Amino acid sequence: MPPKGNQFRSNSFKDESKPRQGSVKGERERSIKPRLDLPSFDLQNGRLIKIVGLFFLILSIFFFIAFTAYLFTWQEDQSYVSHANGGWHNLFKTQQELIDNGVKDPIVDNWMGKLGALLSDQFIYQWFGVASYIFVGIFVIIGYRFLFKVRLLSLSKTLAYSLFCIIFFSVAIGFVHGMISDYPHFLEGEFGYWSNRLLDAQIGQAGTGCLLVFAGLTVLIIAYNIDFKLPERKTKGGLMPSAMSDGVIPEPVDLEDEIPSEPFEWQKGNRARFEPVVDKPADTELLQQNIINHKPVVAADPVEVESIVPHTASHNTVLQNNILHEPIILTPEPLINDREPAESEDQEEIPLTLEIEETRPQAELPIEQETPKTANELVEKFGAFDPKLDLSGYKYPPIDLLENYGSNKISVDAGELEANKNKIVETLNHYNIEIDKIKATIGPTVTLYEIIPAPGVRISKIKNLEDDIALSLAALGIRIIAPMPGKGTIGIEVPNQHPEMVSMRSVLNSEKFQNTTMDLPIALGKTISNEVFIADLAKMPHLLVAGATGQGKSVGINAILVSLLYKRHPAELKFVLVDPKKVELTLFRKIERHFLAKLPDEADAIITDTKKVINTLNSLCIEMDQRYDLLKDAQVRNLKEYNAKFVNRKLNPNDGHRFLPFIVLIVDEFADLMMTAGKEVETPIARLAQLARAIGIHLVIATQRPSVNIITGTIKANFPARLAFRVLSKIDSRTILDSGGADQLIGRGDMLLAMGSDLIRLQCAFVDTPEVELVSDFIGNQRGYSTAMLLPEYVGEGEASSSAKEYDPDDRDAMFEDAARLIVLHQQGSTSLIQRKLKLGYNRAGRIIDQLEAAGIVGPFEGSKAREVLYPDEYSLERYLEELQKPRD
Ligand SMILES: Nc1ncnc2c1ncn2[C@@H]1O[C@H](COP(=O)(O)OP(=O)(O)OP(=O)(O)O)[C@@H](O)[C@H]1O
Repeated sequence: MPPKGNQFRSNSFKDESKPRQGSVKGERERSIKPRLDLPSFDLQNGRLIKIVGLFFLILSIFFFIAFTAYLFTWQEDQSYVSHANGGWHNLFKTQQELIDNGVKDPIVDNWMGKLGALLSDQFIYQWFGVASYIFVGIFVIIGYRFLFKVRLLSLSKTLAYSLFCIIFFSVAIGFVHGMISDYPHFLEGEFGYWSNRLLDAQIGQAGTGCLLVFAGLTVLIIAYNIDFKLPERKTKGGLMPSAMSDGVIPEPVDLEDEIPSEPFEWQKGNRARFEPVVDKPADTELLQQNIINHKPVVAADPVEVESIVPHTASHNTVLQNNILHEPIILTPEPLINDREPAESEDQEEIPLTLEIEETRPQAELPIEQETPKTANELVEKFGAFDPKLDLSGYKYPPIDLLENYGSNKISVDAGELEANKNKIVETLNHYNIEIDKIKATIGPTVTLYEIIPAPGVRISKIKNLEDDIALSLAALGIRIIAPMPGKGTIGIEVPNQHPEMVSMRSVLNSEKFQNTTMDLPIALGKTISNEVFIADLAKMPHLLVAGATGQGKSVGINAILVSLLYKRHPAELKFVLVDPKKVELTLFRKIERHFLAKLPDEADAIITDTKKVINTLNSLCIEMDQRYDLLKDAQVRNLKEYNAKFVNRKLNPNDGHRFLPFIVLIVDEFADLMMTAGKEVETPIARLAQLARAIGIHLVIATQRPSVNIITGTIKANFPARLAFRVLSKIDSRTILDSGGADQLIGRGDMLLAMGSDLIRLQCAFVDTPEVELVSDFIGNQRGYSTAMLLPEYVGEGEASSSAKEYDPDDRDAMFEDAARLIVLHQQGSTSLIQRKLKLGYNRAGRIIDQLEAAGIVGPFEGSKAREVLYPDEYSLERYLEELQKPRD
């Protein structure tokens, strides 16, 4: 984490991280008077760096011209630059002096004069030959970086590779040139020439050639990990590059710097005036000037911070580290595609068995030993199971698909800040409320003023002044938090006159998001102190989103979806999208074959029809029950443990075990569903919300109308995490958050997140529709699965009764009797039981259970519960089966 700090604060107020120095009072008084400074040579504030940058750029131009001129004029300049005639000593000698010293024809034709001629001779002839041009490139990169603060290439890598290239090319050119000439030449320089001479004497010419090839290829391997696969040997499906196990995006990206804004304070000074708490005279002066000039003060400018605040040395190191985020290189690992285990085993075993049976039957023992039995042996033999192998070439969307809105800096007018502070203090004074200290933290949309009231002031008194303060500040959306939980202060949130947009790009590109280890990280936006806020949906474990129309709800849902798409592989995550409004989530249709789940036989993966929503929700309940069965079977408690066991090949896919991806159900307009389907929707949602957390099904439910008949007690009780955008009334705010506040938000993505007892104000990250479209296009255009993930089939009540056909002995499945015995033995009428124990597909097991129902062995379908078994023991069942077999009259 970069140390907190921002320019506004460091320019103006106290830096808490440092001890106060000297007499603050004296400095403060001095700072009150605006000073007319004469221009001074101030090399701080990044000026020196800019000058150094400019110097390097000019130097690169100088070198380039001098080097190029040298290629044409080296012969003419020879007598001037030659060592024998003085070399560098000639730089400050006049032509006459040189002639007097016996130098013949001491003219200089180089376009960059004497210095150009001497430098070129030094670099090109005496040192590295034409490879010296690489120095020009190095100077450009350094200069560009310092001057424009744009990183063309990583500095340390550039230097390392450049030095290698200079030496390598000088020696390599010398090697080639040495074959036709026996004198040093400016092509390779004296370094290249003499190195070859030396190597030639030690390892011979062929040895030098081998050494050069080795050095060149070694660097190529280090830099690009080039592969030396023979073209005709194709890798099998199983031998794919291993995907990242922790879900880290394997794209090298430049991380954005996240600079949280820090509070700055005013303290009660002389004559009861509130003065900024400062510790440096320069800070105070700057503040005063800013205030007088009403200059906008930039709160989070990484560049300015660099040069002003001494402690930012470490800060910049952190940023630099971020920037130098190394690309992660995927190396091929011999992982076997789990879809083809039989094939790979066959390939190894069949020829061996044949050989043994015919010639050495007694050799069976070693063969048996070779057959992997335990999970460890399987893992040793095939490697851990990798669910991502099916789409091993899948590329995570790059960050460039997203736009950068705004400047990512917070600019608040110092005048606005001071005026707001004064108005707050005045209003409180007006009601005889004394305060000791006031502190401001600037966020993207609001500034939080924290006040410490004088001892004895009743908090409720301040709380009641909400409207009065709003009136005095003439602003909407003032929120008073009294007291601030865990802080011992009272917070007053005042909207900024110029709110800053938080772009999704800046949030996803932050170090926090890139390095997160959360299972389902959702980047919601930035907090009031300008810190990136990321929550783990897997821990929430469900999220209720509410907000009046047009306040940023859809953008919020898109932000959730996009953050998950940037962090998870299609094998690890599936979405079930419910969009009764029919237009909000259509953009995600393109990722159907990668990230969506749907009912079998359903044409569209995005569900817009209420009836289908009910079926899907019940189907998710069935999936939940099946997952619980699998977990029980595997003797684990949650999805993570289950998947870990499966990946380590401790669970047999033939017993119905499979890798379980997270499923996130997103309902964009819940009110609409509740209006049309009521209990039919509420019951499965409540069931899922109660039980689904352990098996990786998470719900995000959004509504425009946060009224009590939509967000019922049952729903509310099961959604501990709630996100409120601006709502229209306090009652709505209470319904969603159990407290007021959402009615005082300012809209446009301003939101409150309630998690347990915490209430956090956030500015939602903004992601526009074209960006979402680009992201889904990028994913959709890649190779996907053959279809969306299929959820278990669900037959609705009406459909079930209509399908309660007559029992037809001729149409009976071959496994009918086995299934009947199994069900009676377990006294559990469940399709998944038949599926697992008899190793049947879901559809066939479903058909059998329908036949068992028709034959009167199990009862009718009961939603997500198992059917009733109508025969109490095997004896009665056998008798009944015999009856059934008797030919009918
Ligand atoms: N995080 C944000 N930052 C800046 N502006 C935003 C943000 N979120 C929303 N807005 C602005 O508010 C407008 C409405 O947002 P959005 O469509 O998400 O509202 P909504 O609550 O979903 O409305 P509806 O319920 O009618 O669909 C957007 O077009 C955008 O201009």
